[in-house]
Amino acid sequence: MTAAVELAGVTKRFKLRGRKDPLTVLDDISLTVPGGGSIAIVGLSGAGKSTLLNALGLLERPDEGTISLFGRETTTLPERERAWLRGKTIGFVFQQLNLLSGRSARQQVAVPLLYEGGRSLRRRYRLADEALRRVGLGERLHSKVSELSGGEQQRVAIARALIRDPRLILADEPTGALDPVTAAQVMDLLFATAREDGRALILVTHDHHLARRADRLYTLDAGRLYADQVRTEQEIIPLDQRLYTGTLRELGPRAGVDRDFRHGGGR
Ligand SMILES: Nc1ncnc2c1ncn2[C@@H]1O[C@H](COP(=O)(O)OP(=O)(O)OP(=O)(O)O)[C@@H](O)[C@H]1O
Repeated sequence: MTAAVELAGVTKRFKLRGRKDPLTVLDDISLTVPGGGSIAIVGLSGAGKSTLLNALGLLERPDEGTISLFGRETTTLPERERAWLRGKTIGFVFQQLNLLSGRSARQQVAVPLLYEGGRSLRRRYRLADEALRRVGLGERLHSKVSELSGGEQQRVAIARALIRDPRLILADEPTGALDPVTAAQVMDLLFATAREDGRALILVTHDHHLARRADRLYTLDAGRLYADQVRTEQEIIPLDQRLYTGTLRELGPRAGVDRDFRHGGGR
């Protein structure tokens, strides 16, 4: 079966002012996410998480390597085709919500449908209303963004990301502004959506409890992606003994990374 997402040898460098050598932000990253799957990526600030999401979202081209989405290699496509594929395939839930404060929730959520054409305004609003109900905002269809709380605005952004039925959802701290109960409901929705029809969810978060809900966990550290090996170990070694095994001691702790998420170097 074709993978939803397949990265091979993805490398991204940035030129820094006043520095001769470029900074390697993504370093030879390979990754496969099967259809219906979800992965979470954790990592310290500056590890390259946003850069990786931007590459996956076809917002930036890598310097080396390939990125295939649902069997289609994207790095060599002309910009116009990348933009078309992005709009058709990817739903973004990013930290910056980019909502227009003068518009109502319904108008915001309907915006991505404008670029598709072919639907009447009534039908667009009907879909927007449905998406808003799914994130628990059925009572606030006509509220302006400026009248909504931070968490409600975040849910508007999620409804907008889902309205075109994206096959790939890229989420960066999607529940950062939500209380635990609403956060759990929103994540239920995102994970359930990912499981439908071979879609996929890639989640970047600092919240390790949330990260644990994904099928697989990766840590990005200085541009390199490490598969979570603790999970595999958990199956073999009881929790209370894990810290005493030679393998894990060899791996060593990583500053700032939750103990349960220590990982090995296998990529
Ligand atoms: N356009 C750019 N030009 C130069 N350097 C950049 C550029 N974009 C990102 N970087 C650098 O790349 C590194 C990784 O940045 P990135 O935003 O991907 O990290 P991150 O893991 O998302 O961090 P955070 O959790 O703080 O958002 C940082 O050192 C950053 O300064």
